Amino acid sequence: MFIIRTLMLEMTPIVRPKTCPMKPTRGIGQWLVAHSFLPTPPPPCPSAKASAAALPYLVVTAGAATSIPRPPPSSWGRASTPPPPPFPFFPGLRDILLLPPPRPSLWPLGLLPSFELDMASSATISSVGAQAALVSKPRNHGISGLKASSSISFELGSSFLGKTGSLRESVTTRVAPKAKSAARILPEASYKVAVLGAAGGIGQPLGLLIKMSPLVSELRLYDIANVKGVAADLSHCNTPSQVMDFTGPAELASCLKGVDVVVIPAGVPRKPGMTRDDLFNINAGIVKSLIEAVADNCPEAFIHIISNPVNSTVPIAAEILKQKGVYNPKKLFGVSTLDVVRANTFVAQKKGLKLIDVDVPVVGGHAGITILPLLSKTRPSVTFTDEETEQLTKRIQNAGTEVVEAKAGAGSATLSMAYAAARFVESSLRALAGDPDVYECTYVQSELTELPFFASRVKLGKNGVESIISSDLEGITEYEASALEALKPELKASIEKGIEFAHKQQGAAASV
Ligand SMILES: NC(=O)c1ccc[n+]([C@@H]2O[C@H](COP(=O)([O-])OP(=O)(O)OC[C@H]3O[C@@H](n4cnc5c(N)ncnc54)[C@H](O)[C@@H]3O)[C@@H](O)[C@H]2O)c1
Ligand SMILES: O=C(O)C[C@H](O)C(=O)O
Repeated sequence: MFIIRTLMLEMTPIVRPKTCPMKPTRGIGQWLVAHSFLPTPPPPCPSAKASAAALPYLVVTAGAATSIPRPPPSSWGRASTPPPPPFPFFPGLRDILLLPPPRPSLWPLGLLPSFELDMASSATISSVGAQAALVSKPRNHGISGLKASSSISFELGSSFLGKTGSLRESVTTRVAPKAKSAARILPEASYKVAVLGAAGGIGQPLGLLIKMSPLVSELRLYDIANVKGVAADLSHCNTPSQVMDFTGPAELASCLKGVDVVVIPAGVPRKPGMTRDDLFNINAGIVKSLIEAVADNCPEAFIHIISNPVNSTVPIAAEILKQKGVYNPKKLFGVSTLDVVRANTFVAQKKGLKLIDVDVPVVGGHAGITILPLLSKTRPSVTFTDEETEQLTKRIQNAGTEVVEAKAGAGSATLSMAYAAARFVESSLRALAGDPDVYECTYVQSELTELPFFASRVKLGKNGVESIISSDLEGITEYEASALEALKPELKASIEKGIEFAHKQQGAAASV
């Protein structure tokens, strides 16, 4: 195996005859890894000159139409073919172009860079090789967090999928040696991911989403109960990873040995009327015992902590790892991705923006007023009235409570949390795979403020946090600056509470 940093890929020649029902349109394109859904690449349209063997695995959707036709094996592209069922994750999209295989990190969770498909709107595509031009304009940040604008670009002149086209990838990609000459990227599923608390409300959908990643070779599911059924169920999905189940503390060490990423959603969720801090007494102990096992069995792994109160559970984990002599602050993360996901959604809704375009950094912590969306740093640049700022900030800060109340005693956010956690896992795996521009907001040990832990955008690399992005805190508005000052006492208290808990536990253990 070897790693290459830059690929120039020949576009696979695809020909779409007039009978193909799909017309390219002007709009946002999105990369989907079709092979997650399609065991074999779809065959060409009936009169296509491209051979089926040359057909790639990547589907690009363009335009805002009504459904993605799922290419059935024998009749894809025929006008007479009734529309097949839509892809599960992307109802609302129709036009499909086929391009060469993707970078492994591009998988269908919306964790994908976006780009403009800007093609001659009047072109009738009878042959993709001749009549249309497609220009991809990379955006500087997709839903996957900040992406360097140079990370994906391709520009084609007279042919958008003709032989003259090329796709330049500036991502590190694992390729099989034999694939090099064919310029075909074969995503390698080589990472082991463990989910602790895998039978829970977050754990189950998170397991499913991780099971869909083409980067994962082993998905290890651990819980104190009920995990066997979850694993049996997930194991039937025909995606690359092997699913393994582990029940109870006696099997925890085997679960953790050799894993690259450990995700921890174990613990109790809120009920209406509770704060996240009200979960401290139960969840602190759960996180402590799980982190002890992580320290003993996979101290090199990236550790993603979801269990609340994150503002305290991350400092607890740091102290336990220190006590075990294996603390690496670059690899311990409080998962605050859901705050970013929510901020992006609410801002897009409020300002009528396309969801995939919006990126709002959220800093501070993960509870109430410690969640500070920096709306002034929203990309694309957008202005807010004072009233909008106030309303959006409050909604983002209270979004967890909004879900807790709507669930009326049946728990807190699970599905959106699983989505957010899967995004963070995918970003971590991309970073581990050598993708040079992976950015996420996360709650980490930090020197950005006087607080020892602080959520902000960070650059992720093979060794974890490569750098903490300080520019988001520069030039913030007066409103944001005063909200930043206001959150510090609460965040400080939560951090100290976590540290004190870990020290007391250590003291208690020493005195036994
Ligand atoms: N960081 C965030 O943004 C965020 C978002 C949503 C929820 N959460 C938190 O995530 C946690 C889990 O939420 P949920 O809705 O999945 O709860 P849940 O009760 O549905 O699931 C929790 C799971 O953890 C398991 N568990 C309990 N003790 C364990 C232990 N010692 N080892 C392994 N597993 C254990 C339980 O058996 C259960 O399956 C809560 O603390 C919640 O507050 C955080
Ligand atoms: O609100 C909660 O208790 C769960 C989680 O922290 C969330 O933000 O949804």
